[in-house]
Amino acid sequence: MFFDIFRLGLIHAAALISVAALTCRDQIVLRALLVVSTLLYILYYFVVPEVLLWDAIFWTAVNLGVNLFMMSSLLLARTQFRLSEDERRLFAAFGPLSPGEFRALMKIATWRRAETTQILLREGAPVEKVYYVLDGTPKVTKAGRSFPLRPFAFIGEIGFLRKAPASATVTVEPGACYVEWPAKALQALQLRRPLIKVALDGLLASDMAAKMAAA
Ligand SMILES: Nc1ncnc2c1ncn2[C@@H]1O[C@@H]2COP(=O)(O)O[C@H]2[C@H]1O
Repeated sequence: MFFDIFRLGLIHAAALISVAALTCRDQIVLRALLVVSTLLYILYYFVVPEVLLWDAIFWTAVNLGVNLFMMSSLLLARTQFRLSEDERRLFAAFGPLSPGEFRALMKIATWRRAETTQILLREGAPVEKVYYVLDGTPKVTKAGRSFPLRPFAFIGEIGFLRKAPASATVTVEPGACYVEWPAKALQALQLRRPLIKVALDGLLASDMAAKMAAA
């Protein structure tokens, strides 16, 4: 009797768990629930039908394998997150980005420490790179007027967002630490990873708001 109820309940439990999984936002929880549901389906295929449904068992097992693989790479991405001191400061400044998104941004970034005065952008020239200055005081020169900027600021974000030439010339002094991204690679990454675009748009917007507030 109990075994019969258990057998008949299996498919409903499996289906309910997979429906519950679809309501989860967290990928790990969602996938973990799908693993449980898939295991229940496999158990169902073994204990309920009179004839073993090998095709169904095979594809459910494939489903389980792919899900387990994706889950372990997600877990790896969340746990194996070793950062240098400078990367840690940048990650803290890029609050809304997940570790995986931050790593994707770092893959196309180059870290620089200025040894001489560096011109990052020239007024009126195309914005081919976007910068984020961590240490040092960038100097902005616009229509003959110069003013310093606080560190922890993007440089070139206006031209990048508007696809327009640089609105000012920006230099950094020796010792400045900054990160640079080729604008084209950044655009391509945003196309591939829409969530990175959303997070980056938010970062650029709050950076511009901070600059306006300080002006
Ligand atoms: N008034 C301003 N205040 C702060 N930063 C500025 C100002 N004008 C220009 N910049 C920065 O200088 C950069 C020049 O290139 P962009 O116009 O792409 O982006 C600009 C900003 O990053």
